[in-house]
Amino acid sequence: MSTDTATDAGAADPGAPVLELEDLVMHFGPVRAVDGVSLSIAPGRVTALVGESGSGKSTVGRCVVRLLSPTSGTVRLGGTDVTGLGRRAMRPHRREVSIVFQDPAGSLDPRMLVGDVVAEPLRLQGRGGGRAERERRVAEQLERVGLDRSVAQRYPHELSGGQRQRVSLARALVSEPRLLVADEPTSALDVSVQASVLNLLADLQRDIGFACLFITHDLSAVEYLADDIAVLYLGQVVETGTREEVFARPRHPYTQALLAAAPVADPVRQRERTRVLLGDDLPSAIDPPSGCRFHTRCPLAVDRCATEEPVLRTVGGGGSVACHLVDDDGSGPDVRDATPGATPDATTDPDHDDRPGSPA
Ligand SMILES: Nc1ncnc2c1ncn2[C@@H]1O[C@H](COP(=O)(O)OP(=O)(O)OP(=O)(O)O)[C@@H](O)[C@H]1O
Repeated sequence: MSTDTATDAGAADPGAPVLELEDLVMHFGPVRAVDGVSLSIAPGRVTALVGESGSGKSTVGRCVVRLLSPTSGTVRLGGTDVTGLGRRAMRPHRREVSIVFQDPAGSLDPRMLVGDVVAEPLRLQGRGGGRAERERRVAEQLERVGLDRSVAQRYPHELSGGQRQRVSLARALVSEPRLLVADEPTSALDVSVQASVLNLLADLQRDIGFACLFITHDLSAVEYLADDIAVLYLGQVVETGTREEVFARPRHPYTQALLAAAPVADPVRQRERTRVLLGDDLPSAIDPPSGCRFHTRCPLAVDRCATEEPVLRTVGGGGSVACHLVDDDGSGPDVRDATPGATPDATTDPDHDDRPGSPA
């Protein structure tokens, strides 16, 4: 790891959280995609942002890297508020945070040689020295992500999906960011290569030590990679905690429902399982339900849930939860006990295993 990573990029305090979101709001016209998200990631930690499709995960990620300008709220990188910064003022902070997208085919410029794709962040940041130095760094990056350095002379379309995603990772990490936003980095890939790319991401994270906002709906990947978990429902965080806490003792009925589906690797079957517990699809983000946004699908909802919005509060045993049914000591009901047929039968389910999160 380079020693100059945090010092000359404008990061005020290396001990400060790498990322802090405070009451982040992102509305697209009437669509309330993100509606008051607060979370923080300490240096070197991996926080998984989980939730169904449409819950706002990608929108949060895009606000963090400033591809989107939030409607309101604050984005702080390394203690510095970057929310209102324009293009130029943002430049010194650019190298602190990178993003890898779901679809490497769409995110790599097809007209550029791979070597130029990987070197581009250095060039844009006015770094990387002369041509020879840049080429050296590119070769080093390519090898780091398990590619031959000769790949620098090829075009993205000449590579497989897995190789392209490795190139995306090389590009994202070439500027040695303190934070990587990984937005469903494996879900567009062939199932056969998903595990190897995920392993690579985990190895790089461990070796280099960057913090990561890991956006995913794949709970087995969360278990493998994440230190902490934030659960998003209709644009709001409903539960946070360490991976161990959340998998062993999910507090929010929505988290419990997600975890009931966890041992299933196939996302289609995972959705089916979730549906046993939750019924319909996510309600519209244009007109979210009153009170607790989850009450329309919650098997445990009581009258109060329809009228009074629960606040996200710290509960006993660590973590935080936004649910009226959870006591301050963290105890509360579990939808998995209340809904017969919600959990898979270990004897008939070939995907069943004994990982934490599997409702054995
Ligand atoms: N540019 C946009 N214009 C209008 N609505 C948008 C835009 N981007 C996202 N949305 C809406 O915002 C909500 C959140 O979308 P987002 O993509 O952030 O969710 P997600 O949890 O990442 O889902 P997925 O896993 O499907 O990407 C959705 O209702 C989506 O339709």
